[in-house]
Amino acid sequence: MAWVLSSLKFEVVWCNSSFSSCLVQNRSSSLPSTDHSISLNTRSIYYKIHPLLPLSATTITIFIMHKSSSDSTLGPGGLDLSQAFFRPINNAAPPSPTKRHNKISVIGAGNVGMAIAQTILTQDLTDELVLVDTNSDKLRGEMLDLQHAAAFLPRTKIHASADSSVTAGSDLCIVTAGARQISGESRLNLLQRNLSLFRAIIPPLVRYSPDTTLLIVSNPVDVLTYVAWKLSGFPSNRVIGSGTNLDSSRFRFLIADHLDVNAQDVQAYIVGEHGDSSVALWSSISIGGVPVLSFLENQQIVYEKETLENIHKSVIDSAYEVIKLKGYTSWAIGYSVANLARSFIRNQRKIHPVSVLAKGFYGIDGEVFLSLPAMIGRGGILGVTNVHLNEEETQRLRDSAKTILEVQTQLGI
Ligand SMILES: NC(=O)C1=CN([C@@H]2O[C@H](COP(=O)(O)OP(=O)(O)OC[C@H]3O[C@@H](n4cnc5c(N)ncnc54)[C@H](O)[C@@H]3O)[C@@H](O)[C@H]2O)C=CC1
Ligand SMILES: CC(=O)C(=O)O
Repeated sequence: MAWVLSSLKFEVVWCNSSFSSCLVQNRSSSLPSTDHSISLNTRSIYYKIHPLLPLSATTITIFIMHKSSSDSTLGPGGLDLSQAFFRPINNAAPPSPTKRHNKISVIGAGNVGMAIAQTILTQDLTDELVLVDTNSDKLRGEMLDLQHAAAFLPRTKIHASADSSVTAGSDLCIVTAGARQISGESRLNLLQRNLSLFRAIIPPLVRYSPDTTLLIVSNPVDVLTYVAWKLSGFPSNRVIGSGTNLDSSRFRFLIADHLDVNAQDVQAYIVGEHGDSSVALWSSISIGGVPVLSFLENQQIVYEKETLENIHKSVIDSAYEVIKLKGYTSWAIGYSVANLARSFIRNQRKIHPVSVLAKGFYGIDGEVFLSLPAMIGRGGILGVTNVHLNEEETQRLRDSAKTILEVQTQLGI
């Protein structure tokens, strides 16, 4: 498989105000058949310009090292088969500059990163999917394995590299890299190991994609979301932790199972820490629009508080149980994070319990990230829902904030 250095001349036709996305017109007579950044279907292409390129010039030259992931794309003597196979349409107009080209990067191609990547692919959420990991062999293996499913998936350009420059121009960077719990270990225990990784991971992501939104998954997710916020210097709406989106799905599953209804008809939130101090919001649970606790009380149906506590305890124990049985959790977090990515990329304005900067909400006054039901769209966190918490829930939420803050103060960030 040969590496080829090509120089391509492009004329800049249009750029957005931050120069993170530009429409450029190809001026070369032939294009290489594959590369890592350029779509080759037409002679006018979108190219996410590297922030360091000389953008003042109206003509730019891009040097690219390109190689084919399969040997068959280059014809004899470097003939561009894709150009030969299709006859170009006369006077074709370039694509509309208002059309968006989405790029999502997943940092960490372990169990969690790959579950997220494959769910994103099957749900057709992005034009480009980038994987980054320090384990180059595993990374290339994972990339090829996904690329080989191309005939069964929506078309997505998949790249992988140990070098984070491959993430340049990402709309969303999902960070899953890091140590995971062994059986019985708490998430907070992972902090020191994952903190040093974050110091290496976050600054290059920010440098290569200054307009990106960071979605943190690595544990302990609330503290590491705070760390990512501090290291990135981003506004807090562009730093999100996957938080209790997963716990809330586990909660909804258990309630739905208990009552034999569809989990999608159960509206129920777990808030606070993604971990042992999480808080179940029983007072606002509804099923098919019926508020559960007030319905039971109005009908004078007796329920035991212990039953509710046991369901919440099962939510907290879920990860420990799965880790004890299979060593790690992956599928549910994969769907959970892909669901968040969909709300972001497709500007769904959907409400998810995710880790946000909680200062000022429910009497929390420290700089702490924890989960609250929040609206997610293209601008990241668009707002926090004004859910009513009863006194006990409010107190538990403040206690959860205190638990996270105590860990955070040891960081010295
Ligand atoms: N927030 C949540 O709800 C959940 C969070 N997690 C967390 O996700 C993290 C990953 O878990 P798994 O995927 O099971 O672990 P894993 O061990 O399978 O994968 C971690 C990957 O990170 C890579 N990595 C290490 N340093 C890196 C660096 N500097 N740059 C890029 N990649 C690097 C490793 O090579 C490895 O492939 C853990 O912290 C785990 O606790 C897991 C499940 C749910
Ligand atoms: C590992 C983890 O955080 C979870 O599955 O909830």
